[in-house]
Amino acid sequence: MSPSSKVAVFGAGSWGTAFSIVLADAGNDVTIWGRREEVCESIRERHENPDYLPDVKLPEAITATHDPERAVHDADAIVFAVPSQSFRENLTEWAPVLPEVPMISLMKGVELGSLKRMSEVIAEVTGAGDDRIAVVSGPNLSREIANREPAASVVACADESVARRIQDMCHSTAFRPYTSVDVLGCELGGAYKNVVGIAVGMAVGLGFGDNTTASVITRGLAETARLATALGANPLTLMGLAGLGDLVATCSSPLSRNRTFGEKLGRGMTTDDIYASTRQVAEGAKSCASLHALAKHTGVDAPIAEHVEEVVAGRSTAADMMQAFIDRDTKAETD
Ligand SMILES: NC(=O)C1=CN([C@@H]2O[C@H](COP(=O)(O)OP(=O)(O)OC[C@H]3O[C@@H](n4cnc5c(N)ncnc54)[C@H](OP(=O)(O)O)[C@@H]3O)[C@@H](O)[C@H]2O)C=CC1
Ligand SMILES: O=C(CO)COP(=O)(O)O
Repeated sequence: MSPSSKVAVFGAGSWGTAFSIVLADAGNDVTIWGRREEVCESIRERHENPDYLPDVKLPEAITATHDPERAVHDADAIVFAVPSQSFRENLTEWAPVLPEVPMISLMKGVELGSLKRMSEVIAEVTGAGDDRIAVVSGPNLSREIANREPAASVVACADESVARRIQDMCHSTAFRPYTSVDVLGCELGGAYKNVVGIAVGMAVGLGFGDNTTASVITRGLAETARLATALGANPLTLMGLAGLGDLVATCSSPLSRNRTFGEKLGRGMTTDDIYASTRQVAEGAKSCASLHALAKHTGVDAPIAEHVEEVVAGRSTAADMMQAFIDRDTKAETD
């Protein structure tokens, strides 16, 4: 893809819109598909998306439509940025009009029930080969990206030449993408950091300081790497931008919806109250259960995913979770 491609972005939320800015800054024409016509009209007519990125002026090269067929007209690549748990249903609707071009997932979740990663859902629903399915994942909080603050990320595709073409497509003055062929490692890094972000948020909500959060972050990385490598990921991916990088951004930033979700749990709010307080997705609140199930299925110990699931489900409290982490049987750090 030359840096003047036409790209369809499905999802007019925070990340779909911010990544569209990256694509436009890199010289592409972007058409966003949004599920609400009023959001599309605002993007198209006023170049703004006040529900998700207030005070950000969108480039002229971005337009929007509610019609999936118009969104993909002449598209050289398709990007998906909607919540993971409803993605299969969305994609099933869109599939009949999608052209045979590379499809890029920006989503960071694992499907409940099937325990599939989003690239696997794309493969199942569209029948596309792995040379047409890519992911972009890294420390990319949407508000900072929309402000053009410098950041790096990873474009992963089993076919390295396709990853390189997508890399060219999204390399802007503020956004630096690296390539990888480790789709699984990037996706699990992205999904798991949300769960660890919730655990860290709970520690913050309980009033604990940096020793506690650093301990949870580090054990979170160990847990992520344990599962991902058992499933075939390159361990170095977890040390990179889509692993450690994204984990640090999410767990340190008050902008993170997952960390905020955990903070509210730590302060004693219930999951239902938290859902009622925001329209934005905190993927870890669902993926804690799917990642815990995936770990169990793989025979991997996953205490953070397990305890976060318990607290989110209301069967335990944030304080009980922190105590349970300390009380676990002692062991060697690298076990
Ligand atoms: N925000 C970020 O910083 C980053 C997010 N991501 C990942 O990107 C994905 C999308 O997140 P993000 O954009 O932040 O989410 P937001 O909550 O900001 O936006 C979600 C978007 O999806 C739409 N949507 C919600 N439910 C459905 C549905 N059932 N069917 C179709 N569309 C729906 C929303 O539409 P409506 O407005 O009508 O509700 C909205 O346009 C997630 O997997 C997230 O983990 C990855 C990197 C960074
Ligand atoms: O994935 C993200 C940053 O890379 C966004 O994190 P949150 O979904 O927790 O806001």
